[in-house]
Amino acid sequence: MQQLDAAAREALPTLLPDWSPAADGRSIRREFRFADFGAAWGFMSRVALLAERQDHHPDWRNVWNRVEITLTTHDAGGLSERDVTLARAIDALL
Ligand SMILES: C[C@H](O)[C@H](O)[C@H]1CNC2=NC(N)=NC(=O)C2=N1
Repeated sequence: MQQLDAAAREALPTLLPDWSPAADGRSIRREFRFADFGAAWGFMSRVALLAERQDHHPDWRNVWNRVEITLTTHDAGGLSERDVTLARAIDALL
C-alpha cells in the first residue's frame, strides 16, 4: 500500500477542507456534532457500512452527540488514497 504522493497531499485542503492533517502528516481528522446521541449513532452506523465496503476502517470516538474520526492507513504507515476515498464518502453522508 502506497502512501499519498506530494501532489495528492497538496490537494488535501481543497479536496477535504473540513479535515485537519495531523502534525506528523500521517492522518487526517474531523469532528462531527449531531442533535443527540441517536443521530450520532445513526451516522456512525452508516460510516461503519462504508468502512466495511471499502475495507478501510476509522479510528474514532463518540461522546454523546459528538463523533471524532481519524483516518490513517495502518498497512502504509501513513495517509493513502484509501483515507481520501473514505473521508469523501463520509462527507457525502452529511
Ligand atoms: C486485511 C485487511 O484488508 C486490512 O487489515 C485492512 C482493514 N482495514 C484497514 N483500515 C485502515 N484504516 N488501515 C488499514 O491498513 C486497514 N487494513
